[in-house]
Amino acid sequence: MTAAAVHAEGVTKRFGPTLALDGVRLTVEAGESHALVGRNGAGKSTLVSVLTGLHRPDAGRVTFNGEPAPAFGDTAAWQTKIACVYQKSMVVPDLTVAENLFLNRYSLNSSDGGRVIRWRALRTRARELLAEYGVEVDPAARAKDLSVEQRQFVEIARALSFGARLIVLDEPTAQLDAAGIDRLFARLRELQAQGVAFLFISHHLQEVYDLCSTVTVYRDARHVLTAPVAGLPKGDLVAAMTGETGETGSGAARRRPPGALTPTGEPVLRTEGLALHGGFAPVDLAVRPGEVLGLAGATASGNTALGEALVGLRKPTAGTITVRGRTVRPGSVPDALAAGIGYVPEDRHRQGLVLGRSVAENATLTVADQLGPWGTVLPSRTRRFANRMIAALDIKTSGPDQPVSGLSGGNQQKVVIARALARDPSALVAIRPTAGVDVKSKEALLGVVRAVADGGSAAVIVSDELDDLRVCDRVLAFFHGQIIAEFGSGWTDRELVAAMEGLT
Ligand SMILES: Nc1ncnc2c1ncn2[C@@H]1O[C@H](COP(=O)(O)OP(=O)(O)OP(=O)(O)O)[C@@H](O)[C@H]1O
Repeated sequence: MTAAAVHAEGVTKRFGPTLALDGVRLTVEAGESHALVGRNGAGKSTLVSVLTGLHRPDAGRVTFNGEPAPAFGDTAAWQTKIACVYQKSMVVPDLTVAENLFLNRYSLNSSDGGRVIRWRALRTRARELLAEYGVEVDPAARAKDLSVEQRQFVEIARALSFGARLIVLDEPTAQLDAAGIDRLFARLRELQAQGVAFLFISHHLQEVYDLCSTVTVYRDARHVLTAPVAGLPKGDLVAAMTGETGETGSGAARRRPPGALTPTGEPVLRTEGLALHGGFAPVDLAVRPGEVLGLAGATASGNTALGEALVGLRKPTAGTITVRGRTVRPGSVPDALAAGIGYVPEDRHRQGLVLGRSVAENATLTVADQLGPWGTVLPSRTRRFANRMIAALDIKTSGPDQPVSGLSGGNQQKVVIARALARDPSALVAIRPTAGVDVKSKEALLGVVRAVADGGSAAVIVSDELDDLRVCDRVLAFFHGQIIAEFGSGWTDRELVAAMEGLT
């Protein structure tokens, strides 16, 4: 028997008062595709940090191929064991693919011991390396010009070139469309056949079933289950994650029966002839009080561009937007906010949060004017508001004063949503709001969007996730900048997916 690619046992890690890992274990066999799942804050990322040598555990033992893990701080040695392809790409955007591949390794390619970089040789080596792992990318291209998919392949090739035979994939499909996911999985299976092992972290349980042979579940910092994926009912997997038994998927987020409630009344949010050159063709939208409208579409279909135009992030080339009859200045985020549009961005890292600030401060960033007289902010009021949001959205935190940087990814996303809700928006626009959020929280967040609409506001969800779209009363499907289909409630997954792929 060959030794496990990685074996960890008794791993404990504390951050101040938070016990992030409590004596957990994990074994990934050589050439295995192993999923690690759990709710937001369960400890997955912390374990990855321990396995990749970024965090020193307080207790526990890690071995790679039966040998003890390298000494803490010996980065070069860790790189030969394991690599993590993060959601946020680690490649340097302004460098070429070749430079990124050999970052900090230039001396390998120089003729005189490391002082002169031989660019041509570097590019040739890069081309060979990419070809070896079947990655079709031009080594001379700038990293920033690559697609998400290409960047991930470059990172995987880089990791393998260090000798690592274990790769951690942290939500690798988050920004890929269906075809991209298929290509990624196909490559991963090929690499697996060559003996490369994968630790796959995802909140998309279907992907776990599609790709992995074994799954490990952590809950509240503890190991609760390791089992073969085949034959494990999805309900049991979710039960292990949540610690609850019984049916999931019920509750506020579920689709309403057809005709249960037809929103009536004057539209809250309206667009007339709204268009963005190169983004989307003219659209007339009318979202009524109580209505959740879905804008479905694959990457670059125009649905995200429209969502961003609604919130002022993009300046439309034609048309108007009104909220309760008030015209919104095109391309102005402050004016959209003032008009009553609440915005939940797709990418919390770029647009969402001030990481060094507390949960309370982040949750109230847009309502500072309501927290005290004359522009002052009263800490007690800020904390009260934050506490309400922490309870309502089930944010896992040690308290309102905890810096957001210490929250797990999914819990950070909840803070972003709290902030959008803080102003009691007339119209809420959420772009892929549940990316990185666990199954249970997903339901809660979508329930919150539903509740905002039920309170008399309008809501728009921009997404390609069927779970997000199921909450909607009406869904418009985009393809190449055009609306190609409209669905009331009662659509089937197959119909909507076909529409998003341009098949009508
Ligand atoms: N640097 C840190 N400082 C303080 N607390 C932290 C830090 N990193 C993680 N934690 C805490 O440790 C716990 C586990 O977090 P971790 O990021 O490992 O969860 P996760 O399972 O990866 O969640 P998600 O699915 O949301 O990414 C959380 O309660 C989190 O708030």
